[in-house]
Amino acid sequence: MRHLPYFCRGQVVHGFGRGSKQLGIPTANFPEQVVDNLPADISTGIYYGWASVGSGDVHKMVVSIGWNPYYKNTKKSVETHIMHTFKEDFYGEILNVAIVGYLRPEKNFDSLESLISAIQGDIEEAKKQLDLPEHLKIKEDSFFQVSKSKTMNGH
Ligand SMILES: Cc1cc2nc3c(=O)[nH]c(=O)nc-3n(C[C@H](O)[C@H](O)[C@H](O)COP(=O)(O)O)c2cc1C
Ligand SMILES: Nc1ncnc2c1ncn2[C@@H]1O[C@H](COP(=O)(O)OP(=O)(O)O)[C@@H](O)[C@H]1O
Ligand SMILES: [Mg+2]
Repeated sequence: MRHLPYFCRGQVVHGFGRGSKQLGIPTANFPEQVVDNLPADISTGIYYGWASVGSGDVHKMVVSIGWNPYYKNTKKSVETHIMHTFKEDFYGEILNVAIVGYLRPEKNFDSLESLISAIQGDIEEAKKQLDLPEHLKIKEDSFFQVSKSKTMNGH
């Protein structure tokens, strides 16, 4: 994909509260401006990459871009699940994201269980992919070191 890696940051906003409550997989949602500023040819789907909160450590992540067909959302969302256990929620903080690779298109599922196991499969696949040297090097990108008050691709 022409636009990868794609770097962006934005303040974490509230979604529908389904990620952690229904799925056991919290997703930090980006505000509308970040969603609207994605390059038009980044297709919807599930991606993997790196993420940090504020000036914190960089962790592996998976990100879902689209309309969540299982829930039939009418607004496009960009939601990041970080493979790290945080002590508390971080609504309102700046989430820094490097989208590195594509996994699959968004799908509908006939049960919540199948959605959850698909997401767990994505997480395992992302962990493996991100250990490749070409992906590991993006973790060290200066994007994650610069002042975290700066915004990119959406203010
Ligand atoms: C790795 C990953 C893959 C996902 N794949 C799908 C999918 O294929 N279809 C779908 O409807 N939603 C998918 N989702 C989105 C979940 O439905 C969504 O995160 C959940 O509805 C939480 O929404 P909320 O943040 O508004 O609470 C995925 C989320 C993640 C993190
Ligand atoms: N590992 C994590 N990855 C993403 N968000 C997390 C994580 N741990 C805690 N959170 C918190 O959980 C929130 C997302 O939970 P979620 O159920 O998806 O609610 P919402 O619908 O408001 O996005 C994030 O905004 C963040 O504050
Ligand atoms: Mg969420």
